[in-house]
Amino acid sequence: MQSLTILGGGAWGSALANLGGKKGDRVNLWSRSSSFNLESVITGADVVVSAVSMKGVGATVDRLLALELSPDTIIVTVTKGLDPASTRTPSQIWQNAFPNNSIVVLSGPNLSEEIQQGLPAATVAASLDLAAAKQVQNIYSSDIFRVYVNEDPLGTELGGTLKNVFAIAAGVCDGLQLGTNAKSALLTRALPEMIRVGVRLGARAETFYGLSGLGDLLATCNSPLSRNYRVGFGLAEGKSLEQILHELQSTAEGVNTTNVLIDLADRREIEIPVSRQVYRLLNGEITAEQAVLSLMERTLKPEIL
Ligand SMILES: NC(=O)c1ccc[n+]([C@@H]2O[C@H](COP(=O)([O-])OP(=O)(O)OC[C@H]3O[C@@H](n4cnc5c(N)ncnc54)[C@H](O)[C@@H]3O)[C@@H](O)[C@H]2O)c1
Ligand SMILES: O=P(O)(O)OC[C@H](O)CO
Repeated sequence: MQSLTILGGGAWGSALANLGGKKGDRVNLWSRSSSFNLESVITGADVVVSAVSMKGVGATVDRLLALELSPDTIIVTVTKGLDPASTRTPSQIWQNAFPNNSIVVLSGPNLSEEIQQGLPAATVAASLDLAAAKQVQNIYSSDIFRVYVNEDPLGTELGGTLKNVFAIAAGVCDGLQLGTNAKSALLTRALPEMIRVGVRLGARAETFYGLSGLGDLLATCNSPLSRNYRVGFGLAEGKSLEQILHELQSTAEGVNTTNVLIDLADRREIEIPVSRQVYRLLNGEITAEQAVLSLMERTLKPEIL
């Protein structure tokens, strides 16, 4: 029996606590509002899963740094975001803070509401330490959750993070009722845009064709269960971003990710036409209709994949 501690009691942290208990492992779910202290569930934990939103990663890392985390404890990160100050991914932040611990990224097409209903899903546990990824694979695999492993944590993490930007665009596409052809074109062009960014940041291109890239892109861009999709849909309906986020009462990481991505792409001169229109829309520079027109009227070019 292993001891598993989940940090963050939101939608995904709660689902991961349920999934983690399926094999009889001891599971502790800790959140800021927990009555017990963090130290009591960190001491002796085999695996600590960080399931906080991007804005909570820094504070969570600091909390753990103040405790004596064993170097044998595997840290799993499931956050799909980018740090606005450093543009770093959550796994990079965790690895920097805990250089002696194995860091595993768990990411895939995993809408928490479906998983809480017991519907089948698959995901990826990725780490530079393959043994640690396999340990997480064994803990989480069940008859409703199939876990694959790979050795590209950055690519796995960036797939889950970048697809949120395109989920906003997909919500716009459906909200404006642009049709199946347009949606197909959008998702197909999104993938090379994700790969372009990922490869420049050091990820492997092929990782983006897997569950954590294309898989999560398809799930999130086609489901009203996705909060990022709902942001785009609401914008197409003419709602303000403030109103949409107020109604969501939950995390839509794509908003922050879009802003950080633009900053990163500007500095590194990466071409990200779809993300740029999402950025302009989110920041009130253009309407949803103008965003579509800007993409349709771009300079004609070969189809570069
Ligand atoms: N919900 C899903 O379907 C899903 C699936 C896969 C990955 N994710 C990712 O997991 C992360 C969490 O998503 P969620 O759906 O659980 O969001 P949520 O809004 O339901 O919960 C966010 C959690 O983060 C915690 N948090 C925020 N700031 C904190 C801080 N300063 N200190 C401690 N805790 C803090 C909150 O208390 C809450 O428990 C996001 O990055 C999301 O992209 C979500
Ligand atoms: O609700 P979203 O848009 O944060 O999407 C949840 C997951 O990332 C889907 O894999």
